Amino acid sequence: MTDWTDPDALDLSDAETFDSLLDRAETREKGHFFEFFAEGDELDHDPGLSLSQHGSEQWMGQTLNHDPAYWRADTARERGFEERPVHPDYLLACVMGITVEDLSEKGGYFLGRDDVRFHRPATAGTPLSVTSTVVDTRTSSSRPKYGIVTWETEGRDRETGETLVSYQRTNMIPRREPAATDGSGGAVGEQDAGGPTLPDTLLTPDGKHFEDFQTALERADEENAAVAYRHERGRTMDDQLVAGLPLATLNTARQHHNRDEMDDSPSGDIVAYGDVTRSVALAHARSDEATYRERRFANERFHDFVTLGDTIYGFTRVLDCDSNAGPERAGAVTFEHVAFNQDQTPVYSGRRTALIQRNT
Ligand SMILES: CC(C)(COP(=O)(O)OP(=O)(O)OC[C@H]1O[C@@H](n2cnc3c(N)ncnc32)[C@H](O)[C@@H]1OP(=O)(O)O)[C@@H](O)C(=O)NCCC(=O)NCCSC(=O)C[C@H](O)C(=O)O
Repeated sequence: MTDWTDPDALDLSDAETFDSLLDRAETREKGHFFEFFAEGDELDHDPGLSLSQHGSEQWMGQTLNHDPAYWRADTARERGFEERPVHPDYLLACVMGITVEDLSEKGGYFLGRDDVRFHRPATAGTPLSVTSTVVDTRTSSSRPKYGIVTWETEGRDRETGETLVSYQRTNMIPRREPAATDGSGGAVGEQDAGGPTLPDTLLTPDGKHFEDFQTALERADEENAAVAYRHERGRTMDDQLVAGLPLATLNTARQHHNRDEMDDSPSGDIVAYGDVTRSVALAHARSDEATYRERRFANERFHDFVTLGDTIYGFTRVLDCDSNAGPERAGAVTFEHVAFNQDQTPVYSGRRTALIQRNT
């Protein structure tokens, strides 16, 4: 007879006894269901992440972001940074990674993000302090097991209190109790409304500089064409990208590292972190431009799942050039970037405004 008061007595060789033990044990939960969130709630996220050079380089190397200003101190200085900064995609992923335990660890999916603003460059060694406010919660009319929550998040330098990056993000979050719906599927979200049909003629800029984008847009205007092109590189999603990079930013979302739990989810498998998919597609685009600074992102949407073995490619449309924004040596270009997989299925899209270096 097992003496259950003896701390050494757990009999793991008997599967039935252990099964029954697990059946009776309560699970100490992590993360929150949809019902936890109420509009106006403020959350302070506690994980103790500091930005690191190693983390930034690992992120950049794996996602093919090779802009030398984030790798070399002399190029960083030439480009007007006081010190070599960490890469903005890494900064954004770290700020969001810290929020996951409180906001989205329970599962569900990252649907989109708006109004991403980079307030100032951040350097390695900066400890982060991150807070979020719930700005909206609603029931999903098409998926009764989920609700849809939007948070506003701000990432700051913990020592100086200065804001580094801010954004609004929206996730599908599992409900503790499924909602009662009429099962009609509900209205299709705004992001699904069909976009413009592009003209037959698509132009590619001749080079990587601001003037190249500006000239291409002027030509497109005269010829009833659009400036839109593909990027050649692709990147296949491996373990390092799918599970390694999110975990390195303390992103505990089960979607990226718990195959067992994800087996019974809409994706049926672990999926790539949205910020990794996005960063790979942006790296493809940046490799075809002379980026000076990242400014902001809007209307970011994750359209479909990216799983292990999928390959991410990039497509870019140039929307606008503003010669007067930014310093003398750069102009602002607004792009629409699309990440798509090997079957040409779009998985991410977003509008990005970046300063692009001039030719002279
Ligand atoms: C998740 C999907 C399978 C859902 O697809 P589908 O069922 O076809 O529905 P919709 O895409 O129309 O969306 C469902 C409801 O959500 C609303 N929605 C969608 N996007 C937004 C948005 N940006 N803002 C607000 N609301 C949005 C729609 O209006 C629908 O509402 P309702 O009609 O009332 O139900 C599919 O979208 C999909 O596969 N997306 C990809 C998801 C993904 O892979 N994301 C990245 C990986 S997960 C991740 O990164 C987690 C991260 O670590 C984290 O913690 O957040």
